[in-house]
Amino acid sequence: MSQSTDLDLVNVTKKFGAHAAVNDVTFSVARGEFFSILGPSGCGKTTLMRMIAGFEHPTSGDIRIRDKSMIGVPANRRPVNMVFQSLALFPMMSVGENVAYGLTCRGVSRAEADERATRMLERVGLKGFGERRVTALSGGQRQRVAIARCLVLEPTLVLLDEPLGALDLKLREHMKIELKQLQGQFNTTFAYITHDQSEALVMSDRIAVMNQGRFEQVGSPRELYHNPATPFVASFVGETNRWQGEVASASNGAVNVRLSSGGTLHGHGNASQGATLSFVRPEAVALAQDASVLSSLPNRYEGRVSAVLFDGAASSLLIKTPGFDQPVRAVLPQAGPLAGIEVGAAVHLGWTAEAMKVFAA
Ligand SMILES: Nc1ncnc2c1ncn2[C@@H]1O[C@H](COP(=O)(O)OP(=O)(O)OP(=O)(O)O)[C@@H](O)[C@H]1O
Repeated sequence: MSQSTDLDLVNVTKKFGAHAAVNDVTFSVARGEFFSILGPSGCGKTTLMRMIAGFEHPTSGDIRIRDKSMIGVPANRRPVNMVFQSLALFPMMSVGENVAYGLTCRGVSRAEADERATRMLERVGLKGFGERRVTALSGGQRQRVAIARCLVLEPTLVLLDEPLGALDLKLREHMKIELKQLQGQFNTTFAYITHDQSEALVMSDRIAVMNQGRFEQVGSPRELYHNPATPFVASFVGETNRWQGEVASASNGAVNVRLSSGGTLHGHGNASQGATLSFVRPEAVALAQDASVLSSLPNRYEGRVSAVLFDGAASSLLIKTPGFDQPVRAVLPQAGPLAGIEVGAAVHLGWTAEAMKVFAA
């Protein structure tokens, strides 16, 4: 626990009966950091967040904010504010009243609360919206009101529980960028929970990947994406190919894998014997019309395109490849002769050993 952390959880466990919803979780969030907790439904994210906010109490462990234990401190005495998916704005109040409400509850005079609310609305790009009803705002504007209402109280820590979950896809994409920019501008510490890996990757300084009550890995988006520590992280963060197989031979981290469907693969990882899971990102799969282009790659195959999944810059190909029970997914080239490749076309494919992570299954 250093002076520059805003939040420290130390061996926090929460049991409901015999079930540990949160199981021995330890982490620190630095001042000004955007920290996300990413995991599938039911992994314990909300329970963790509710304990930080003070709505739920740990069975064991400590929660510290700016080095002060929060055990026994009621929710309304914690320097924490929460933004919920539902936003929980007051529909009968104007935008300005919504933002000023928390301040007047704390005994700030009406005039000062109004002035601070007005300034805060300007900072979140809602200048002149103070008199409007919240029901007369777009989804994105409501989102910003919820953030303004939270930030006006100058909390040490802002907790966000899937705040973009109710927005449509286009607006969610936009709000990701906007939230990240707001957080940077206010330099407030954000702890954000989501099951959406793209949200976490785009916005976070660091991400904790949570599974069945535990943290599997904590790292920057790049670390998690390029160096996943577990098969769960490799599968959950980003698109990936995944094949089951067995170690054929291994030495010094280099692993040769035999797939149950016959193919042989060369990768890197901690597996030394027995069953394996192998992962390769679609963008690491090199494609060529001519096999000689790929001759330097240890993993080289020939396959046939079984599907073109067109999605602009995120387009991909599924390539049915002898020896693999699942088609190989590769990024559709954006230019060159393969950009127009169609279903049924033959193609050569390959990847480096470094691009393939092999885990013991
Ligand atoms: N009050 C409770 N009593 C009993 N079990 C609970 C309670 N709250 C949560 N759980 C259980 O604890 C586990 C974690 O739940 P939690 O809501 O924290 O997950 P989550 O990751 O936030 O999921 P979601 O994304 O679906 O909200 C689940 O198995 C859930 O059923």
